[in-house]
Amino acid sequence: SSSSSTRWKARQTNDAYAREARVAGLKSRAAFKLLEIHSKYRIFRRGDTVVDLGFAPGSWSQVAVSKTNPGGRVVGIDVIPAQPPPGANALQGNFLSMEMRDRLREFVGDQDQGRVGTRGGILQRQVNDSIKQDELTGEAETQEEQPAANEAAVAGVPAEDEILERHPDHEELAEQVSDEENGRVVNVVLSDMSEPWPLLTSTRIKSVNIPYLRMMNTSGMAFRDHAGSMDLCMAALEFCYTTLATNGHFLTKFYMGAEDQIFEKRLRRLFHKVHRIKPDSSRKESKEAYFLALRRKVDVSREAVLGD
Ligand SMILES: C[S@@+](CC[C@H](N)C(=O)[O-])C[C@H]1O[C@@H](n2cnc3c(N)ncnc32)[C@H](O)[C@@H]1O
Repeated sequence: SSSSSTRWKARQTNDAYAREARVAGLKSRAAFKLLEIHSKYRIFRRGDTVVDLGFAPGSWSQVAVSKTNPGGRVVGIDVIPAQPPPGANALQGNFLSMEMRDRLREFVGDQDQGRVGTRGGILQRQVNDSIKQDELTGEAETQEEQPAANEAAVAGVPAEDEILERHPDHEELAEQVSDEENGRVVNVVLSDMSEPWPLLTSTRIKSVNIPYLRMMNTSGMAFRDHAGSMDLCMAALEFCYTTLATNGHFLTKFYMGAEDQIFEKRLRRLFHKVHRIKPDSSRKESKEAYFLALRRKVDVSREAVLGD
């Protein structure tokens, strides 16, 4: 049928993205979604602090490192154990737990923690007492030995040479002070989190798993994906409310469904501009899309953004 041939073509396009990702030295084709979005909206600047929620296997972090260095820092979190790419740091845990979010807030709250390739090329990294060394799987140590690795974090991804150094004016300096005093130290929050599919790891009972997996790919599971994704989005928005600096940005994946407009309204209260994005590199047939929320406002109450 024509729809199956459309699907076939879409898959071919996606395969081309996968090939291109391998050629560019990126960990997965997911990177192209982010590169596409960045080339249009310029979400990263040098020196930015970026938090990458659900970072594994790490291609978004790779892009973030390449776009924010020198002087930037990238901190990822994932529920599965995964090594962050060079120049990035990682915590392992479930972001839905408030305790984990607090740990992450604490980590980014210390401006020197996890930062590599500062302007003088000096590494500054201190591990806070409350976060044990073994929970940080960051590659900062390797960076210290090989400072040149910063520039080459993502082979094939052009450096951000065209972006000029910024000189903040008085108003911006005042904003910066107020942001830092209030723990708003993150410039960009990324979330590519999606609900893990629980039975994927068990291959024991094939007769149960195969129909189950088939069902996962039908619209019958769309509600489950959507509801789970709204929970993840809300947790990410709560994190944005407490940690994003004035004019910071938030990019989040979501699965389309009944509640996404309510979530979009919350975003509109906290950010000046909100876009709904379906990147070319995302599978056409999926219900997956992204919200890009630009320029965080500060004079908004927590209740207005996160309340019922
Ligand atoms: C689509 S992948 C992310 C791909 C990544 N952006 C990249 O470019 O490599 C989604 C990730 O979100 C993680 N994840 C899902 N729910 C999570 C949660 N509650 N807390 C932390 N990580 C979560 C999954 O373990 C998975 O690794």
